[in-house]
Amino acid sequence: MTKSYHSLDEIRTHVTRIDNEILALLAERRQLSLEVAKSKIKTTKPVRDQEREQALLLRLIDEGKQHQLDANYVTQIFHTIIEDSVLFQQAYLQKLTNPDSLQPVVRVSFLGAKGSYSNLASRQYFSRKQTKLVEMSCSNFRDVVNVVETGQADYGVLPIENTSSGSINEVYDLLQHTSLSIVGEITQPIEHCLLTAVPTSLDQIDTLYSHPQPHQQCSEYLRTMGDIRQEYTSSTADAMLQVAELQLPNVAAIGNASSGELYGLTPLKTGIANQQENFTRFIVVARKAVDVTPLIPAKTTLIMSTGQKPGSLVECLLVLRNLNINMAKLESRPVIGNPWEEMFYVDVETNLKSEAMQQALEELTRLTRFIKVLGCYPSENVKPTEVDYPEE
Ligand SMILES: C=C(O[C@@H]1C=C(C(=O)O)C=C[C@H]1O)C(=O)O
Repeated sequence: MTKSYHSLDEIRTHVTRIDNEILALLAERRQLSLEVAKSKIKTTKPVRDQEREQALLLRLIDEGKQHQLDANYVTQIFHTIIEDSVLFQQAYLQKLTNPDSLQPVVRVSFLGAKGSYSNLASRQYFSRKQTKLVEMSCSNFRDVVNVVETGQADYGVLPIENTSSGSINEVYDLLQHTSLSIVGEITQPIEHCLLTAVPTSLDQIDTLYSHPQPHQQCSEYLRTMGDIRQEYTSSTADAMLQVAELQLPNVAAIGNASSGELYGLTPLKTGIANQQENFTRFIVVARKAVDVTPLIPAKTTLIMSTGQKPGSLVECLLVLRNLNINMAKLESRPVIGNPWEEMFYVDVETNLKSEAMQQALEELTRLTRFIKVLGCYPSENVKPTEVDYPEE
């Protein structure tokens, strides 16, 4: 039933009250999911229960209909709520499993200044970990790793692959030689825009500041802009900073709209990436490896070199298949100094401590010339549970 109101202010007061109630209820629901996590420890049930999610979503879609809320709207909202609940439980369980891994204040290193994609990913990753961040900007990936190795930072956040431009080779090469372990991952949507410092129009832009990665991810749109001078920068944040300093109508930067705001830039054109769905996966590295509780999905990353015997990689992959270990990614990189030799990076969706993985490692050690576990970490990709709801 709708009430009648007298003024816009009065209506907004009620909207504010409702919004506050929604937030309070979300916080209460989140707290309950902690209780759920505690009960799952006792019963050793996995955190994720997609059957329960299916039932819950179907019931809510039905309930939503009684209030004239359409099924898509209800599903979208609850996918977000469930994702938060799963990640919140995971973070809680990981804290119990690794009691001294997260201090109240952590120092995190990443590429680029304030507002870089790596900076946004760091904030997102630590947002559920209830810890305060001290941010350390670095001007290259080597330094991001170095400052963690030397103890100046506790964690480093590095992009490892992007859905349009593929693997980030420099980061893979750094992983070959570091003593650090991968302790986490986070996938971030990347929304590239053309950003400018002063009001202007597309036909006036003749110079573009950008890091090479986003440039590559927007190649199709940039081709339509014709002859443009490209200035490469060491990070996206640096591109935005330079354009902000220039204050010229003919220069633009490629960057994220919300980061652009930090530099006083506004989007001239949004959604310029080759792929509509543009995501970057970041890894989080630290000096000490972590354990992953068996109640949550884990990933393990290995590097190995197999020598040049024909079929030796296939033999290694068969070990994984025979043990029912799902491979999420396989990447190869040349070994510096040994021409034609390859180092393979393998991500598997299995906990390092599991029996299958321990057996796989035993067999792989026999088959390879070199093998190293780069880390085992929680998989933070909560794929939404799909529901088939009856059409009207
Ligand atoms: C809260 C739970 O854990 C997870 C989160 C759910 C939720 O937020 O509703 C539902 C099922 C689980 O995937 C639960 O099992 O009830």
